[in-house]
Amino acid sequence: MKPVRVGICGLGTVGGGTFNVLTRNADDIARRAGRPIVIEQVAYRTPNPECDLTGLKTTADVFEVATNPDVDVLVELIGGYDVARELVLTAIEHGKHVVTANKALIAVHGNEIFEAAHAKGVIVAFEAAVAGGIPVIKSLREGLGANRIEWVAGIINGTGNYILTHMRDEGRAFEDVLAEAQALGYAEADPTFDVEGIDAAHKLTILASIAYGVPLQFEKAYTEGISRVTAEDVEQADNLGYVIKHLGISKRTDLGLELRVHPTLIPKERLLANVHGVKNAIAVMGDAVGPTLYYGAGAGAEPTASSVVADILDVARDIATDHHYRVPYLAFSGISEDVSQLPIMPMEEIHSAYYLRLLAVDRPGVLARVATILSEQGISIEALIQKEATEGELVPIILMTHRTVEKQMNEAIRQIEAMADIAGPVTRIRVESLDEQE
Ligand SMILES: NC(=O)C1=CN([C@@H]2O[C@H](COP(=O)(O)OP(=O)(O)OC[C@H]3O[C@@H](n4cnc5c(N)ncnc54)[C@H](O)[C@@H]3O)[C@@H](O)[C@H]2O)C=CC1
Ligand SMILES: N[C@@H](CC=O)C(=O)O
Ligand code: NA
Repeated sequence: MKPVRVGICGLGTVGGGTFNVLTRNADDIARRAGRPIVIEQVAYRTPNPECDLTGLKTTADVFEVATNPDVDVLVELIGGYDVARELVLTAIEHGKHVVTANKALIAVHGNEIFEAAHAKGVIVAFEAAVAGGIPVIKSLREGLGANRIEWVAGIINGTGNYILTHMRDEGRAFEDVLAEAQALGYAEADPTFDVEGIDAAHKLTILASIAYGVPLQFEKAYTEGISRVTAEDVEQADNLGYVIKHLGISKRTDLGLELRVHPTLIPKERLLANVHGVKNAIAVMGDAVGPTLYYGAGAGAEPTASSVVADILDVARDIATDHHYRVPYLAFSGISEDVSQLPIMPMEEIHSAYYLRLLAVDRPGVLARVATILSEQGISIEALIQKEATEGELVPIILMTHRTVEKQMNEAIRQIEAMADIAGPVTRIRVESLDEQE
C-alpha cells in the first residue's frame, strides 16, 4: 500500500506531541488507515528536545513543505494568523490536504480557506482547534447530524479553567497560576487570548458554525475575560450554591443566535461546574438526542496531538477511498449556498439571569433605591445578601436576579453606578442554569 506522506510545520508543544504520537503509535495507526502514515518532512525554527529527527528531511522554511511534491498532508502547527494563512493557502494551491490545530486561523480566515480547499477538492481538518483532545467537532458534525441543535455551552479554554481552579482551591495568585499553565504548554503565545476569552471565542465561533450551519463570524462574538473575577465573587457564588466558570455559550433563539464568552455562575450540581484544571467540557442540546456532554483534556502536547493525528488518519482513509471529502468542513454541505443567514444577536438583546455585587454606603434607603431601579427596568430579584456593616465601612450587597434582557440590565447598572451612595463599578456576572429544558 502506498504510504500517506505528512509534512509537519512547527515543532513546539503540539508539533512535538504530534511527531511523537505518530511515531510511537505508527503500527496501530497504519492498521487503522489501511496504509502506513510516514513523516516526509519537518519544518521548525527551534529544535524540540523531545523529538528524535534522525534520518528525517528537515527545513527551517515552512513553505518548502507547502510546495514539496512528496508531501500529501501539511500539518500546520505554527499558530498565529498571517503566516499560517499564507502557508495553508499555499499548501491548498499545491493540492495538499491540511490538518491544523489553529483556532484563530479557522475562526478568522476559515471561510476563505474552505472556499479555496473546496475549489481544489482537498480536506482541511481542525479537530484539535476546539477543546484540544476532545473529539467534539466530529461529534457535532457527524454524531449529532440528525439533530436541530438548540444550544452549545462549554468550558473551552484549558488555561483559564486551570487558573480559576487553582486560584479557588489553593488560594494562589492569578499570575503565579498563569505562569504554571504557560510552563505546561497550555497557554497561547499571547496568554491574554486565554485570559480575556479571545481563544474561547475563536472556538465558540467554530462550534456555532458547525452546530447551526452559519458562516464563521468571530467578529460578532461577545468576549469578556476572567481577570476581573475576585476571590470575593468566588466566595459569594459558593454561598449561593454556584461555581464561577468561564463559559462559551451559543443559543438559537427566535431573534437569531447568541454568541458569547464570559464568566458565568453555574449551579454547583451541574456537570460543567465540576470540570476542573486543564479539562474542558462542552454541553450540547439536540432536539432528538437531548443533552449530551463531551469531556477531556482541552490543552497539552499529547491530548492535542491525539486530535491532530485522528484528523491525519481521516485524511488517509479518505485518500484511500479516492473521492471528495465526505463530511463538509462546517458540516452543512456546499460552501456558501447551504449556509444559513441566521443573524448573530447583539449582546444587548440576549437573555440572562445575573449576579450583581455592589459596594454601598451603609445608609437607610440605599437598598430600596437599588430595588426600585431594578424594578423600573422590569428586573426581579431572586436573592439578596447584605453583609454586616462595620463602622464607617462600605457594605457589599450581593443580588441574584431572575432572567431579563441584557439592555435592561445595562440601564439598571448605569443608574445604580450613578447613585451617590454606591462606590465604584458594579460587578456583573451572568448566570446560566443550563437547564435541560432551556
Ligand atoms: N498548546 C496547546 O495545548 C494547544 C495549542 N493549539 C494550537 O496549536 C498551535 C501551536 O501551538 P503550540 O504548539 O502550543 O505553540 P508553540 O509556540 O509551542 O509552537 C509553535 C512552534 O512553531 C514554530 N514556528 C512559528 N512560526 C514558524 C515559522 N514561520 N516557521 C517555522 N516554525 C515556526 C515556533 O518556533 C514554535 O516552535 C497554535 O495554533 C495553538 O493555538 C491547539 C490546541 C491546544
Ligand atoms: N491555550 C488553549 C490551548 C488549547 O486550545 C487553552 O488553554 O485551552
Ligand atoms: Na477537539
